[in-house]
Amino acid sequence: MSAAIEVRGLSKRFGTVVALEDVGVRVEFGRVVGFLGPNGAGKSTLMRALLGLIRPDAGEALIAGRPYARLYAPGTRVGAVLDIASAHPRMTARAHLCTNAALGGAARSRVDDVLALVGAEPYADRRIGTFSTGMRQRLALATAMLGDPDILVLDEPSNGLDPGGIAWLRSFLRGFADAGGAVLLSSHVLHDVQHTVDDVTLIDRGRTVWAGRLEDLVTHDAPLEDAFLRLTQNGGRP
Ligand SMILES: Nc1ncnc2c1ncn2[C@@H]1O[C@H](COP(=O)(O)OP(=O)(O)OP(=O)(O)O)[C@@H](O)[C@H]1O
Repeated sequence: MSAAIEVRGLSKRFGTVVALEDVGVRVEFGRVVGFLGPNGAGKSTLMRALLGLIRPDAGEALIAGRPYARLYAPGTRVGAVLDIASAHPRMTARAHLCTNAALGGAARSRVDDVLALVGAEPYADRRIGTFSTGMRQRLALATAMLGDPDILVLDEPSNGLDPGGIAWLRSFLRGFADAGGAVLLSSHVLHDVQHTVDDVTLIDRGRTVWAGRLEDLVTHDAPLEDAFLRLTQNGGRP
């Protein structure tokens, strides 16, 4: 069986900026992979290439063995949270979800399911323009889950979530993977990542600096943050 996500040899330049140079990442079903790196390391660029939003200069990015553009009913295979600002501010959360359900071919009944799933029912009928960052994150995740996908690609999904929201997201992702799903997750909240992921791919300035199982990177007396600071240039500091 194909891996849920398989990225090999991905390279991408923007003008003179090398965003990615020969980067790979693999996510098996049943696993949560932390895709980590300092600001500007190339994480969002790889995720965007994986979802067919930008064209890489070299390499391939496959979801369940196919490029995103060749997936049949992609919303039922992969859900993504990339840009939480993309929803229309004058729409209510419910209207946004109904529109996305119709566009993606999901049943209307999924709207109530995903609102309940992310705990967004109390503000389902409010305009998105009035939402806090955490409310937007929950709505973005609800949108990603509309098609009931078995693969999730999440760019900093805990950004703006309160402690209860972060704990909820952690257990949601664990349950999702334990039920056979696959998650590629970027985050800067390393103590949370350490309790969420099975595997880590760490990149710095567009290049892979470490990839493998979390337990091979982190020990009891050396948390993930220590490994991150040791392996990345200046530990991400300017
Ligand atoms: N559309 C673009 N045009 C020009 N440069 C870009 C573009 N998108 C990304 N870059 C550059 O590519 C590099 C990688 O950016 P990217 O957003 O992938 O990093 P990131 O790891 O997601 O960072 P962060 O943790 O800050 O979100 C950066 O130098 C960024 O400025």
